[in-house]
Amino acid sequence: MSVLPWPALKALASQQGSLRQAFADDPSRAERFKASAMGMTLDYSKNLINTDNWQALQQLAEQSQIKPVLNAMLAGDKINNTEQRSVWHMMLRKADVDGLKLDGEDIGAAISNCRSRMTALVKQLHQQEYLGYTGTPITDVIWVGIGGSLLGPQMALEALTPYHFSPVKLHFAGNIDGAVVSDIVKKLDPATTLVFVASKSFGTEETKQNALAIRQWFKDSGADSAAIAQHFWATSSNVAAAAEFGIVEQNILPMWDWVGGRYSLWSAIGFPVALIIGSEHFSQLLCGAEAMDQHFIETPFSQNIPVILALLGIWYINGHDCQAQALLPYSHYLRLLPSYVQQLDMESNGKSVNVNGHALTAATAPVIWGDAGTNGQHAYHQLLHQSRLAVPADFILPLKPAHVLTDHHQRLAAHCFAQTQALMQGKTREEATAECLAAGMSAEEAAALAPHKVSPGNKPSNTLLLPELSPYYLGALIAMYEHKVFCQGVLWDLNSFDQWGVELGKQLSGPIYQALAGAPTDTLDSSTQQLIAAFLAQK
Ligand SMILES: O=P(O)(O)OC[C@H]1O[C@](O)(CO)[C@@H](O)[C@@H]1O
Repeated sequence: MSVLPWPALKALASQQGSLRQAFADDPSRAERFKASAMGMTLDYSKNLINTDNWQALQQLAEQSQIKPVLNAMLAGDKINNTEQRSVWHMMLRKADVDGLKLDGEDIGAAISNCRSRMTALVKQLHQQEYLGYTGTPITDVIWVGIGGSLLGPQMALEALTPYHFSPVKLHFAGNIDGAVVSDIVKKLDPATTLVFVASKSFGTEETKQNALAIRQWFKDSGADSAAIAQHFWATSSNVAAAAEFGIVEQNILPMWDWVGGRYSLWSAIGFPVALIIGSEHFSQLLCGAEAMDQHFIETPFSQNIPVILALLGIWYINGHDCQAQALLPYSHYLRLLPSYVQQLDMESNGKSVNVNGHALTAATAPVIWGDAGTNGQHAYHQLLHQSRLAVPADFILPLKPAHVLTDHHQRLAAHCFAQTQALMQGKTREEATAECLAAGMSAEEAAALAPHKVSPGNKPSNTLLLPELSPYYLGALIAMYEHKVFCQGVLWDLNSFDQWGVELGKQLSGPIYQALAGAPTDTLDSSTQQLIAAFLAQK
């Protein structure tokens, strides 16, 4: 049961003073509200907190179920209660999996075996020893998947661009928009293309449709079923469905029901990452995530980065009614991180009933959005600075650049820090007026312009500094957000590991698909009928 007294949290939030004043009054504020782990630093001093309310929030965490539920998760209890599943994605990044057992099954051996098979396949492809049906080496891999079966490798590969070295090229096919597959196959030759169908359920329409289209492309080029079997791989927990599709068993890498799609980057879903940056670097990604797991499991809550982030999120969502959360990586390579965390956070905690199915009275997951800095500064930061909305923001900066343009990096960092400073301190009417007068305006002109230049300040932000954007720190960063989401799910008393809400749209699309092929529409609402009629009219 949730221990959070929501009205008390709101009452506490309403007593908040000015952040600018808090910094002026306390020179040690930055030091007091700082946490570090593995060389990463979280400066959370520019948040709407003071000693008293932060202590109250800490107490909430201490009295919450975070520890017991974490222990239950680690013990393999079926904390995903609506699907009766354990939640063991953390085991996938353990360096030492020897003896790991779940429900009597040797999970350690299964994980090791999967890792060895991934490494062997990566090696074969790198050394151009994997030959296609005409005897020529594979040059391209198409990764077919969607949601958790695609976002992780796609984001990680963007993030780790400087580590790319594979001779094999990779192409992601996710969206059911036919443009995606059409554009990919246009550039490729089936004889040198390997296809990976990544679907935990092997029942996702988008993935099946794209895989079928690619299989047809093979057939059209003259490939027979033996040739197709040689070119198709899968990663799935539904081996029967993958086999029925025509994928031979030795080409199926396992997925387990104890890994949720959005937590699966650490499994064979990470294969594209291993392929493009190499198995060693993929291991480093796992290593960084495992180090963050240790930090999360062992560190007292007052210094525990995921717990701190979770509490701040709760503070804004439930105390201050802020439903949005910006994620602003000051790193071009991390530009897909907001989309990745969108699924992680919003699919996990976007719920309105608790673990027992009772209605929740408090708002839950934030609406996550964002993009790479500094691009956003020339787009939506105006709203962050001056609108009436308060949008807490996470600023993320890798300290060491992955390029030699050091002056660029210094300017990027300056903008990152300046944004957090501007959000925090704002600009007063007096400062704005003085600025106008200093620019040579008359008193009258200054009085007219000054109100437009005022920024209220008091807008909260976190700044997370990574030593560098390496596989290790990327792993740690992703695991950090996973654990933040976990803690918030526990604090809201909901199941972060199911996603029943996405089912309704899937169910309804079946009959509509039939209607778009001419089936009667009279049982549908008038808006949907009208949309279908418009579609049929252009056919
Ligand atoms: O790997 P699968 O089973 O194809 O599922 C893909 C995605 O679809 C969802 O079930 C719902 O959109 C996600 O949770 C999941 O990551």
